[in-house]
Amino acid sequence: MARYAQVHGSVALITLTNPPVNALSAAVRHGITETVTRALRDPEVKSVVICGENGVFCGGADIREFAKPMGGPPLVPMIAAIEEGDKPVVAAIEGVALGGGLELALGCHYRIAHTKALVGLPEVTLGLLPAAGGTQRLPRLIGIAPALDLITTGRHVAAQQALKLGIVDQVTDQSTVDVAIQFAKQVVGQPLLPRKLSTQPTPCPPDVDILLEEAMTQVKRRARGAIAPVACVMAVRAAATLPYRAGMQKEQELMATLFRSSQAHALQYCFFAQRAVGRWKLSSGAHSGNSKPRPVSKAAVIGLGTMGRGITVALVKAGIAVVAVETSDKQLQMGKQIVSEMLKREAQKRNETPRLDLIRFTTSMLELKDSDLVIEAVFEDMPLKKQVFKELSSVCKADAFLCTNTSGLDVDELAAVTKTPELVVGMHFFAPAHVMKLLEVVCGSRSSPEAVATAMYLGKRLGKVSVAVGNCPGFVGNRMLRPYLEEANFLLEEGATPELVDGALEEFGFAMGVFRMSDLSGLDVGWRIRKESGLTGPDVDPSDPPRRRQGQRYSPLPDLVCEQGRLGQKNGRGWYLYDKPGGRVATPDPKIHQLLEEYRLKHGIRPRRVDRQEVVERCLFALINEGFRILDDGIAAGPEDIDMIYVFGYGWPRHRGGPMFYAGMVGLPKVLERLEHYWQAHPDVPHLEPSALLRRLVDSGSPPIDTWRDFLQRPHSQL
Ligand SMILES: CC(C)(COP(=O)(O)OP(=O)(O)OC[C@H]1O[C@@H](n2cnc3c(N)ncnc32)[C@H](O)[C@@H]1OP(=O)(O)O)[C@@H](O)C(=O)NCCC(=O)NCCSC(=O)C[C@@H](O)CCCCCCCCCCCCC(=O)O
Repeated sequence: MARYAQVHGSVALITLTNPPVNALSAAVRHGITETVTRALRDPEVKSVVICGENGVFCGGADIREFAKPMGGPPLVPMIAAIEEGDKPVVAAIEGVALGGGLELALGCHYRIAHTKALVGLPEVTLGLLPAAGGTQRLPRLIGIAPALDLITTGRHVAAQQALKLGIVDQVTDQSTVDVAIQFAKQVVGQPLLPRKLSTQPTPCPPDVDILLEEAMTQVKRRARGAIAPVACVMAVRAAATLPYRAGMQKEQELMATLFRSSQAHALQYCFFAQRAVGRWKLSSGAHSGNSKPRPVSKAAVIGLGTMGRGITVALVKAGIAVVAVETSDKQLQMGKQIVSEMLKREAQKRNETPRLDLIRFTTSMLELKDSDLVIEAVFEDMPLKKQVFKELSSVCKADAFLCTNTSGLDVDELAAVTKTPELVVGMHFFAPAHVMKLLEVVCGSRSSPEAVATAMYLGKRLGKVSVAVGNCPGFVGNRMLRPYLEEANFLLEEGATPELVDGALEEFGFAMGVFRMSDLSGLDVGWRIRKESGLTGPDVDPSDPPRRRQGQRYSPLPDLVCEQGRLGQKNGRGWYLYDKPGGRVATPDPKIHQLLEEYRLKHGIRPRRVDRQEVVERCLFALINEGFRILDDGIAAGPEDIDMIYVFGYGWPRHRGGPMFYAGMVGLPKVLERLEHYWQAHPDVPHLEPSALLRRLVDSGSPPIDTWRDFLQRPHSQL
């Protein structure tokens, strides 16, 4: 797992060999320990170069090992032995040096990086901290402030910036290993002590205490309950205030707490789940391994509303030419202006020139004739979408993929009006589409493997996490959102306030509670959908009692709020009052409290005290319960798919792993027991009835999440 060679007579070349990223598995650690000892002992060897096979230095500790009992040589003494040696050791960094990989390089006396290399300490994103000396050596090398930034954010740094920061000594666009070998020969005989970071003092500015306090306040605000960033600041504080040995002791203590925490498990689960969802599989047997995407060099977007504009920007940012279509000149000009501004802002952020030349704005559908893939993003209205799809089917080339950005309408119904239903697939983006990482790829019953593969691959090109889902109302994300929203409304009826519900959800870790989120999205969106489905407005069955619709409990509260002209953040009034129309500062509104009181009085509801635990359980367990139904219905392939949809599309706190992972952490018997309890109290709320899959899993002894797929009964899988 580490190859040894003697090159140029006196240089020992040690190559890590553990593809694809040369993670520091037990075998690699063993190999490094052995080869370094050999090099240090061999009198012919005057200096050492450490590099990684296949153009990758090292992706860090082997994350898969964290779930098992740890064996093999530990990293800390292994790195100390390199640093303490009396021969210069040079790290030749190609590809990445991340986490333990960078810590290994920091234990070397010199670092040479390729221009395209990336370095960083991303442990915090896995719920950990750099515990192989990274929190103690990096501040000694580059100072407290930049080290805090890198360690608490986990961000990757490009080679040139690493050079500026002082992380690497030289950047080259030649063969890094060759340059490192020459370098290693030149530095033989130079004093090594100043290059041994553990022996150096940490450069501290006079206001270091204030700096550390500010960093702590900032991470606590940003972290929303995540413990690793807080521990990272504490470890860097130790580098600033304690000698190296005591700092290392602190690093190890903090790591021990993090290592076994549920947050670390959740974040590491997310790391692998994010990669696993790319490996999609359909019930037909088609999967990512046997279905090739077709290249998309020219795309088209129909409709330049909020979604269409974001999608256009996302495509252009990925270097794809776009034909952007609107119905009228006025709409087109407005869309053009906004898209151009968005692209300029995006380009400015990256110091690039905006690629406006990639877009052709037009009102003529005839210009779509050579597009490889079209994304329809018109108003969420089935007759209108059908009309668009009919037209697309006649103007586009015969093999063009026809995609819809619907957030929940029937993809098969749209496919049915085209001549090529096998080329129709859903691409459900999330607003703002050029920013949000999630893409639900909706597989219709007739979508071909090639269409699914192309949409999934296009999502990847756009920098999205693409998740293949089945076709049902609301697909995965929005279908699960419905019980969540309904429970929040029921809690208001029963005695809660919007701020109490939101407070509980934000404390759980959501960036925004359900009512603030609804205000942000616009309350009229749901209102229109409810009107169209006969839940409110003139089509309501007059025999329905006021708080029942279609045989179930229904809360008309959101309709009443809209009827008062409160449409959310955009007009400055929704569930909250805002500083101005479009403003972001939300304050509780006494008028909403009054509305709630009058409503309860009118309907004879005696308000009761609702606590935060009930909010979390009712809203989240209802959502999770729907997740179990989705799994059994074959709308999502596995729990990881649901979890990634919620983490990347709905602000579920990543350190809680996603709703299905969270259910496993809480304990499935507990989730079942609470749902039973609430369902008994509210028998007219079907989404509280525990799902069959949840019961089966509990009956089977609550197996771990990675085996849930074995318990699915899917006679009618939609995937
Ligand atoms: C490296 C990447 C940037 C590459 O990206 P790319 O897009 O090219 O490829 P993929 O991301 O698709 O990856 C390909 C493939 O490789 C797998 N993989 C990647 N990295 C790792 C890894 N580090 N370990 C294992 N596997 C990895 C990936 O899963 C893919 O395979 P798959 O089958 O899933 O498709 C990118 O991959 C990336 O960003 N990787 C992660 C980089 C990272 O986060 N590194 C940090 C790792 S953590 C670390 O290094 C910790 C160290 O600080 C030191 C730790 C010391 C440990 C001591 C433990 C003591 C505990 C004491 C407490 C005991 C208490 C008690 O007693 O209980």
